[in-house]
Amino acid sequence: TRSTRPQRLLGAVQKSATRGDPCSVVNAIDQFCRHTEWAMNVGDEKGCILDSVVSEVNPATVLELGTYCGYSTVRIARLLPPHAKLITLEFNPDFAAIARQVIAWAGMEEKVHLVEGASGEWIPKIKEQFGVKALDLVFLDHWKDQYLPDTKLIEECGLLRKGSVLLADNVIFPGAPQYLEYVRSSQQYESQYFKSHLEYTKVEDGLEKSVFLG
Ligand SMILES: O=C(NCCCCCn1ccc2cnccc21)c1cc(-c2ccc(F)cc2)cc(O)c1O
Ligand SMILES: [Mg+2]
Repeated sequence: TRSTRPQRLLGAVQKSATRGDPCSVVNAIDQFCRHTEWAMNVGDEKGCILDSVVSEVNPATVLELGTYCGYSTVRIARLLPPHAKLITLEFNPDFAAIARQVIAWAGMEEKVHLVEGASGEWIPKIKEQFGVKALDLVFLDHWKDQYLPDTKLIEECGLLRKGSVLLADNVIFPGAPQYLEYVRSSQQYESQYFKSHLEYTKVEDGLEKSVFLG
């Protein structure tokens, strides 16, 4: 039977990237998605904005909602200090299986906990399961209509501290209008829009960075 897009993306990584070299994994995926087959990774242009936010926050604990094939997981993990922890949540077991292999190829397994399940079920478990006191950075890249309810759940679970940063992908395309309205109007957040483009295209998209004020 025909392979899936994530399987073909993994093949491109195994063919073109060097084991243990996360930058080569990121570059192999970008090359594949730009020249062979589009896929919904955050991509190189928005990825540079992601890199700058990760470097600025220098997080000890990161939560990523939406692993897909692990592109942004590797992108973030490669910038984390040795004992930092990235918890990434993926709903689709087929995507999770590919992401585990991409993360392993990049040599990032030590820094990454990939959890298979739904955000609504898992966010309340993070503190006890992972001994997490607070999340320094949350990267939202899952179902766009889940960004707002999950942000409220993260708040209710006491997972944010003064200075915690939420970074949301696709706030323009596919779009997360209710989420944008919330973080931009709330007194509890200082929000900033980073204009960019939908991965590997000329379509406008961007990332919204929101600092929790406590
Ligand atoms: O849909 C997107 N991502 C979400 C995929 C599903 C996430 C499911 N999921 C994962 C963890 C998790 C935990 N709990 C519940 C559900 C959960 C997405 C789409 C596009 C896109 C697509 C077509 C097009 F023509 C243009 C753009 C571009 C992006 O960058 C995207 O991110
Ligand atoms: Mg996205």
